[in-house]
This record gives sequence, structure tokens and C-alpha cells, in this order.
Amino acid sequence: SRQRKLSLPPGPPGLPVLGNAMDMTPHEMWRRAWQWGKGYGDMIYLKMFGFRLLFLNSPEAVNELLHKRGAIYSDRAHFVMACELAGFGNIVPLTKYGDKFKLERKLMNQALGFSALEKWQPAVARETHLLLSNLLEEPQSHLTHFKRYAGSLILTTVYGYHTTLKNDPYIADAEEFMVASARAMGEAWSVDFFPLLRHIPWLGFQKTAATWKSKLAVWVDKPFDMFKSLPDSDLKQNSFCGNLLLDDHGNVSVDAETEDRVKWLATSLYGPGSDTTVVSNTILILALVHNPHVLKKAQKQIDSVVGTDRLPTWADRPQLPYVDCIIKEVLRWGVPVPLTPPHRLIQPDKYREYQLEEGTMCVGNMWACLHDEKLYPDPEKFYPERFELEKDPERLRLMDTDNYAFGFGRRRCPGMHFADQSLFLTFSSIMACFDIAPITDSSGEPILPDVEFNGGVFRHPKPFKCSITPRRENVESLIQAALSTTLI
Ligand code: HEM
Repeated sequence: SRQRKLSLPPGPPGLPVLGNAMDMTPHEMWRRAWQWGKGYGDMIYLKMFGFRLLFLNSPEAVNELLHKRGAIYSDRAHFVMACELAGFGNIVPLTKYGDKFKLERKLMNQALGFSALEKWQPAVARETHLLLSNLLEEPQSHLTHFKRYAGSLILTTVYGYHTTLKNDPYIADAEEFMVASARAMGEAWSVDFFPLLRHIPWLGFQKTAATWKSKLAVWVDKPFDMFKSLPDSDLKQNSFCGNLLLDDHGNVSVDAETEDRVKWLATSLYGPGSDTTVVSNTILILALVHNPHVLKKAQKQIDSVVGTDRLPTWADRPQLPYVDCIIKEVLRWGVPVPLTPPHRLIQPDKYREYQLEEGTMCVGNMWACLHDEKLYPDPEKFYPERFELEKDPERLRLMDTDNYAFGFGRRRCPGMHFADQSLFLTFSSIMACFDIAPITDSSGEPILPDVEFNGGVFRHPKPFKCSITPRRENVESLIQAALSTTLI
């Protein structure tokens, strides 16, 4: 027994009985794990009752375990609060590794993978041009516009439902579900560590879970019923649900079990797909306010390739390498999702001098990987040139943000190519149309916003003000012209 203990990875000493339970925090857990790493190395092990948690802080460790050994590191935990009490067990991020997982992956890859990207281009273009129009009209509400853009894009993709409303009821319901499911997985930690907590009435776990359960009809069935009642159209037929469920005449042509599975898959895509998009666009704006030279350099490249009498398109991408460097640096510097949900190890394993036990919950720390000083010198600096100036192909391959920002191995984000496509169009179009700068005080001095982030599952910048102004007189007419040619 002594030998087994000695071969576990190191970690902070826990308390008697409680173990490391008091070391956990819902606020910026990734930063705490990264700080522990300075003393313990890139693998940090915590234990609470029957729970074994392993933070992986380096590109080497995540690649070796979560990626190369993905066949045994791709299961998920059975969260009591989310799966048992609230009834959220059917959402994709909670699916156990096995046949159901494989089928869901196949369906998501079919709808969102590389080969499906072209199909989504008209919808992404339309939503982007609407976003530009919103930013032109009400530049101070950039966060509201990013939320409408991301929400409408996901609902269009998933259900064929497009909205121009800033307070669309389907988006409101989907956001409510996203908050509830994130909380269910967060609170599940404490209920899983201390199973008795669920029976203490004043803590309210059972009551909250029962409220959530009673809303499943609104969160899961309502958008699906809306999809079924939409008039037949190309948008509906081509959507995620349409593609998987409808025959050529627009009728549902699958059995009830498949229909139920697709319904849950559809609901699952909203949270991971929309918040990450909002966060990435907001991080771009924050980074540009602080780095005007980056915006100027990008605008110069965009102007030389696109000119001044049209908006960027995907065909311009090969000639706009600096925009690609900015996308990589936004994902690296901002880290929209700093930690993976735990990947559960399904059998005992050995790595380096460590023995890892079956059931260990392995968490990839993307923030730590993307701030690794060996790969990214001066990691706190927003510096897109780091990707442009690196000439060694092997180092460039290791530095590629896509290796880390979207998670790892078999659980890697199924929406990553879709996200990359939409980020290219929004980033290049925003920079082509607008100057972005700090607001100024009464004496004209710039007020730079703080670089501060919320500490939850998604790394939202704290709300900030900035000035977003059209670069030229013809920006409005360009946007209008683009909108009229990208009608859905
Ligand atoms: C900048 C944009 C995005 C980022 C940074 C991002 C990042 C991530 C990360 C880190 C994970 C966890 C992977 C792991 O456990 O190893 C994940 C999972 C997931 N993402 Fe994304 N994502 C983005 C956009 C999207 C989009 C647009 C969609 C869908 C349209 C999407 C759908 C999902 C789903 C369904 C999962 C759960 C996969 C599973 O548990 O098997 N994501 N994403």
C-alpha cells in the first residue's frame, strides 16, 4: 500500500477526512491548478473521498494521456446533480464513452465536420453581415450583438431557425438551459464529493434539481416542436435536425428513439456552440482596444487584398495570414474554455513514474498549455506575430492553438472547424469595417478597460466600454449591399 501511494502523482496535502475538498474553487480553478504546478510539476493529483482528480498542465502530458491514449481517457463522470437529479444525463458533454458516444460523434461530424463547412457559409455570412449592421447602429452594445449573432447562428444551424430579434424567446430559453446545465455540472462536484449533501433540505439541491427537471419540456421539447412546425424550406432541410430526420418531402422519417436522440443532440449544441463564440469575439475587441498596432496591421493587409468596395469573403482567407495569426492569438491569450470537463480513465494506467487508478478524472488545463513559456515566450502578451515569425515547422506545429484550445483526443470539440470558419468571417469583417479604440474622458484622455475575466466554465471578459466607429463613409452601404445578397 505504501508503494502504491508513493507512485501516485504529487499534489497539495489534504485534510483528514475531507481530503482536498477545500482546495477546490469554482472561480478560476485553472489558475489555482497552474500555480500548484510550479511546485508539483505538470501533473497534480487531488483526492476527496472516493474521487480522484488529476490536473494536466503541460502540452506533453495532455498529448500523451488525453490524446494518444484517448481510447482509455475519454469517458465522463456520472454527475449526480446533472444526471440523476436534474435529468440532464442525455446532453453530449455528459455522454459516457461507448456506442452512444460514437454514434453521437458520427452525427455531429456529419453535420459540423470539415466536409459540411461549405454548406453553412451562406448562413454564417448572413449572420455576420447582420452583426456588422447591429454594430453600426448601436456600437456600445457589442456584447448584446455578439449574443444575438451566436444564438441565431446556432439555432439556424441546428433547427433552421433564424432570428433578427435581440431578445428572441428561443435564445432566452437556450441560455437559461445553458446556465442551468453548467451549474448542474458545477454543483455536482460538491454533491459527488459529499453524497449526503443532497439530503440536507436547506441546501436546496433536490429543490433546484426538481425545478430544472420541470423545465426540460421548455428547454428540450419546445425548440424541437418549433423546428417541426417550421414551413418546409432549404434552411430547414439543411439544418442539423432536418438533415438527420426529414425525408425529401419534409416529413419526419425516423423512429421515435432516433428522434429523441437527435432532439437531445440539438439541445446539447447550443451551450458549447454559442458562449464560446460570444467569448471569442469579445476577447478580440478587448485585445484590439489594448493593441491598436495589431488592428492597423490587420486593416492594412485586409485593404490590400479586399480593397475598399466590398467585404471580406472566405476566398480571401489564403491572402490574409495575419487574420489567422490573430484568431490563433485570441484563442491562446484569451483561452475561451480554460479547463476541459473531466476525462474519466476507464482502466489502471502507468505514465512516467506514476501509477494512475481506474476512475481518475483527468482535467486538461488549456490555460496552462497555452501559456507554456517554452512554446509561447512572454505568454501574457497579446502578440499575433509569434505565429508569423516562427519559421521552424516542427515548433509551428507544436504551437498551433488548435492543439489545445478545443480540448483533446476523442472528446475534442466537434464544432472546432465550424467555429474556425465563423471566427474568420466575423474577425476579418469587423476589422475591415470598424476602428476600435478606448473611450475617452472629458479631457480626451483614453480610458483603457481592465483586462479582467469571469472565472467560470467560459472565460468571459468582464463587461467593458470601447469605441467602435466605421472606418469609411461607404461602410454602411457595403453592409447593406452584402445583406441584400446573402438573404437566407
Ligand atoms: C471558439 C469556439 C470553441 C471553443 C474554444 C470550444 C472548446 C471546446 C472544448 C475545450 C471542449 C471540451 C473538449 C474536451 O473535453 O476535451 C468542447 C466540447 C464541445 N464543443 Fe466546443 N468549442 C468551441 C465551439 C463550439 C461550437 C461552435 C460547437 C457546436 C456548434 C461546439 C460543440 C461542442 C460540444 C457538443 C462539445 C462536447 C463534446 C463531448 O463532450 O464529447 N463547440 N469545446
